[in-house]
Amino acid sequence: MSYIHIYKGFLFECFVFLTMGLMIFTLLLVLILIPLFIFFQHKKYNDQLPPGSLGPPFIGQSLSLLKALKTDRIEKWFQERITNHGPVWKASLFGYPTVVLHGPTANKFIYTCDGSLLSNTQPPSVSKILGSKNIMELSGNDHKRVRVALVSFLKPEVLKQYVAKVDEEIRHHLQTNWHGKHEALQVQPLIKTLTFNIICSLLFGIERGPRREKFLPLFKDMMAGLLSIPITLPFTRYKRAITARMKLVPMLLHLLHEKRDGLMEKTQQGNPHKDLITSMLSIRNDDGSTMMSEEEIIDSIIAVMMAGYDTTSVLLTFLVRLLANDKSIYSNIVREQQEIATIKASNEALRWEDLTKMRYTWRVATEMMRINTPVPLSFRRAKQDIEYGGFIIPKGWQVLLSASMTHMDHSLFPNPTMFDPTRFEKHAPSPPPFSYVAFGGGPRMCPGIELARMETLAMIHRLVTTFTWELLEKDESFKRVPMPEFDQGLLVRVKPLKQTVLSYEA
Ligand code: HEM
Repeated sequence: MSYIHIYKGFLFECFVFLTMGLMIFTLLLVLILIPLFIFFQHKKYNDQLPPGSLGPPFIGQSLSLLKALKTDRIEKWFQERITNHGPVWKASLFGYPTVVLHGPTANKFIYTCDGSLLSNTQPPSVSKILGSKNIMELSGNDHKRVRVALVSFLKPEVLKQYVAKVDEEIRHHLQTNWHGKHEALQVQPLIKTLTFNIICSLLFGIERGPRREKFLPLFKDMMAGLLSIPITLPFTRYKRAITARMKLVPMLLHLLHEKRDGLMEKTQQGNPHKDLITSMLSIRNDDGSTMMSEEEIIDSIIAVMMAGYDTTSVLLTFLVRLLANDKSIYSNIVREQQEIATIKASNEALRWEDLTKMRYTWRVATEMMRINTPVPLSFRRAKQDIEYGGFIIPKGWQVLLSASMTHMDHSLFPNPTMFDPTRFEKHAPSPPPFSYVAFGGGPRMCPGIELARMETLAMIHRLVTTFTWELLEKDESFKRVPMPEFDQGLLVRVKPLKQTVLSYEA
């Protein structure tokens, strides 16, 4: 062994020693500083902080909340703390001291609060994947501007013209992936692919073919990264998500430039509502300049894909399970859908007017989202000290509401664990505003409701008029990670009712 090698070995050991020393020093500093910080905060706010404990430094109650999410016991987790502390309490979650609020009044406060009091800032790890200019990250006038552009495409008057297109995607999907399959089907991954395809076709104008195939694995990697521990080491899920974003952005930019060129060529006769990207490119300021920058468009369409992909597929997967388990709801839905099917030709596409007749089916979906809320938690950040309910929420703290906890409050929804779609009948007594918050509320309320409704109703229509199905595992369980994932993807066996219904004009 040469002196050079010994010298290198010595340098390496010094490096390891110094690095470890630095890590231990940082850990000690954190362990000392955090309790000191908490002590001074309590002193500063003269014990006006809400009751509850921040728990061990850094970790706080994050692990126990994650465990409750995983085992689908989130309402119990919140209920225990509400019983101990009341509707306003503090905890430490995901690295931040947090004030948790419960009830419709609190929901209204959080959802409608002025952006100068509460911001929607996401953790830096999330905005690195979604992009810093995505709609969920923006506030004030920037948020309003991007939201106007988004809603101008997602409003019913525009979506109406796309019902047949969504229906065609669904029929193609069922024909290719469900029809004539004798083996067990995994419903959840199939429906995820379907919702991805619908969003690609409708919002990005990317039709079936190799281009769409290239997008899917990149989006999947990004989605998985959003829900992972943000460590940027090779082979971590988070690193894969960042790499996927780096590959996806140039592809989306290319798509955006194609659409911009297409728009310039056909300025006069082009349809500005052809797809979301074209719609965003078409919105102009008074001086003729585009209202949104390229970066805002790219980041927003990535965020829209993420927001619309898992949520609708979770709802549809739970509906497939419900219809296999509850014969009475199943036959009511079949009756409603058959009435619509019988007055249409066998290969005729669904229209907006057909969807408006599916009232019972939508009440079932609404009740499903009350019991299995796709977005169970909403976080905000205090931009200044806020007084709420006799307590102080200090600047910089997180504020959390749980929609699923509100949905399980028996004072708002009597007998809350019972699945009862009649709660949403026209003449049923309605709970106070901000009690049903599956789609949020206020200026950040989900702009995708109409699209989610359209996808859900059209898919249920095609499913119950084409197949019957049975669950292969009656009690297949699921984990929330944080979106619900069935252990085996919800295994079913399907039988076609008749052959002709899925045919469509290609
Ligand atoms: C069953 C389906 C869906 C559910 C339950 C759902 C639920 C929600 C909720 C609760 C929020 C508000 C979160 C908060 O305030 O913290 C939200 C926001 C959002 N959703 Fe949905 N969503 C669904 C489908 C969709 C679809 C299909 C799209 C896309 C077209 C979409 C796009 C968005 C966007 C862009 C936001 C952010 C809005 C903003 O910050 O202004 N969602 N969604």
